[in-house]
Amino acid sequence: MGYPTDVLSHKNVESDAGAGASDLTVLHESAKLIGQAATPEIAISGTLRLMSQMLGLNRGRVLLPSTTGETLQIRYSYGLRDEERRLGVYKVGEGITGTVMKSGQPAVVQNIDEEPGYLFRAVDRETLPDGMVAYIAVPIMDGNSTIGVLAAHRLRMRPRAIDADLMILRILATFIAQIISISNLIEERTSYLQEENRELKDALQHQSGENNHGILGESQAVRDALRQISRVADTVVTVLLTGESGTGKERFSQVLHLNSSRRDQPFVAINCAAIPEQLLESELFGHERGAFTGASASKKGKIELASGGTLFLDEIGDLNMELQSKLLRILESQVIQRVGGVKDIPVDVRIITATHKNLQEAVNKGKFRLDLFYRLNVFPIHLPPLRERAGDVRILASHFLLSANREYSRYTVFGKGVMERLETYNWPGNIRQLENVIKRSVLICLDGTISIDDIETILRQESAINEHLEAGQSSEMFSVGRSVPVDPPDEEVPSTVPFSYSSGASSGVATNRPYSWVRKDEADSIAQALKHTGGNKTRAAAILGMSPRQFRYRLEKLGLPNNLSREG
Ligand SMILES: Nc1ncnc2c1ncn2[C@@H]1O[C@H](COP(=O)(O)OP(=O)(O)OP(=O)(O)O)[C@@H](O)[C@H]1O
Repeated sequence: MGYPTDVLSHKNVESDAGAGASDLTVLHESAKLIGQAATPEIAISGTLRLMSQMLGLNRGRVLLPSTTGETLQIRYSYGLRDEERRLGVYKVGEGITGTVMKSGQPAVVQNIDEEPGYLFRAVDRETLPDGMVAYIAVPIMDGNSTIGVLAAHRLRMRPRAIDADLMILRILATFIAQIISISNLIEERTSYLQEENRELKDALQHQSGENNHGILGESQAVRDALRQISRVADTVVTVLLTGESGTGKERFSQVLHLNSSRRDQPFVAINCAAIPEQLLESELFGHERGAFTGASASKKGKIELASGGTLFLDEIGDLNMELQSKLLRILESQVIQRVGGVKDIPVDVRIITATHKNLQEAVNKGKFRLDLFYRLNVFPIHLPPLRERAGDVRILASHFLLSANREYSRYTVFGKGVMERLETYNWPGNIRQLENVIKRSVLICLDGTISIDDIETILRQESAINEHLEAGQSSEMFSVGRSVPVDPPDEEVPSTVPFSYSSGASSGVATNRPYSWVRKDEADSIAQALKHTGGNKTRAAAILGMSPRQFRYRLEKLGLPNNLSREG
C-alpha cells in the first residue's frame, strides 16, 4: 500500500490492566447484543457505541458493499451525522477503506494528516480533534471472503497501545460478521419465500379461473377435461369419469356439479367399493323400519338425500348385478324404493359415475350390464394419469407444499433437485399420492428444506406399498386401485366411508386414502415415526400417510407395544 500501515508488530505504548478490563467488558457486552438484539441495526450500532464509550474508538462505522458490489457504503455508524454517512462511499480499492475491502488486510494509519491515501471523504478534518488522529480499518470476513469493513478514529497519543485497539477491532469484526451473515441468511430466505408465495398466488389466481373451482394444472388433459365439463354441466347428460385412482375424478365431478344449475342443492358422494355389499343397497336407497334386524327406524338413502342435486357414484364397476338393475331403473324412471318398502319414491338427481376399471372389459366378461354401460357412458371424460400431464406436477407440488406449510405452520421449501425428482417419478397413485408425499416430507423435514434424501426415503416406502397393491389388483383396472381390502373396515378412515356435503362446501371433502397392506417390515418405520414425534400417534400416522386408526391397527397387528414411542 502507498501509505504507512502499522499492524500488530507496533508496540509504542504499554497496555495496562485497566485497558484489559474494558476490552473484556466491550466483548462481553457486544456478545450479549449479538444474542439478544432484535435487529442487526441494534446489535451493530450498540457495538460501535461501546467502542466509542469504553475504548475511545470514535466515529465507528461498518461499511458494506452496494448491491452491484462496486462501491462500499456506510451502513451502520456511531457518532457520524447523516450527511457524513451519506458521503462515506468508496470504490472497492479506493482509499484506506476501499483497500482493506479489496485486500482483506487490516490497515492502521498512525496520522491521517500525513497519509496521502486517507481521503477525508466522510468526515472533514475540521470536525476532528486538533491533535494527531489515527484511523484503524479491519476487514469483516465470512470464511475467506471479505464482506465489509469495520473502521474507527482514535486520538494518536493515548496511554493504550494501538495494537490492542487493532486486536479488539478484529475480534469485534468477527462478531459483526456473524450478525451480518445471519441477517443475510434470514433476508435471503424471507425473500425466497416471499417470491415463492407471490408465484404461487399468481399461479392460483391464474388457475382458479371462474369455473375451475380450484382445479390446478395447465396440461392439455386438464384443459380438455374442464372444457368438456363446462360443455355438459348444465345439461341432463350422464357423465362417466374414467381414470386411475387419484387422478381427480371426484374433484372433477364436484366441478361439474358446481357449474350446473343444481349448484345450490346437495352434492352427495358415495364410494361403491368401500361399503360392504350387504350394506350398500340400504346406503343408496334407504330402508323402511323393520326392513332388517337393527332397522329400528326408517332412513333415507344417499339417493334421496341428493334429491334436487347431484349423486356421485365412485367405483361404479364394483356394483353387483342386482344394484346395477336398480340403478338402471333410477336412470330410466327417476323412482326408487327403499329397502323393505313397496312405495315408489320419485327422485330428481343427476347421476355422475366414475370408475378406475375398464368397464368395457367388465361388460365383455359379463360382470357389467351392457344396457347400464350405455346409459352411463353417454359422455365419458377420461382423466389421464399424472405421469402423462407434463408440467402439472410442478404446479400441484408447489400448491401442496403451500397448503401443508399452512396446515402444519411450517416454512418449508424444496431443496435443490427435489422438484426435478418429483417430475421424473411416475406417480402410480397420481395426485393423491403426490399430495401425501409432500405432506409427509414437510412433516419429516427438520431444517426447513426438503432434501432429495427426504423425498427418496418416502418414495421408497411408497414403492414398497405399490408393489403389494399391484400384486393384489385385478387386470380389469386401469392401474393401481384402492379396492384391495387389507385394512380393517373402519369408520374413522374417510376413504372407506360414504360422505355427503352440500354444494359449495368443497372444503368439507374428506381425503381419500388408498388401502394398504400391513407389512412386517413396517415395524421399523412405525417405531421411527413414533420416535420422531415423541410418541404422538396422530402425527406419526400423518408422517407415514396413514389415518390414526390404520396406525393403531398396525401397532396391534404387528404386536408392537403401545408405549413403544417413548423408548430410546
Ligand atoms: N387438478 C387438481 N388440482 C388440485 N387438486 C387435485 C386435482 N385433481 C385432484 N386433486 C386432489 O387430489 C386428490 C385425489 O383426487 P380425487 O379423490 O378426486 O381422485 P379420484 O380419481 O376420485 O380417486 P379415486 O378413484 O381413488 O377415488 C384429492 O385430494 C383432490 O382434491
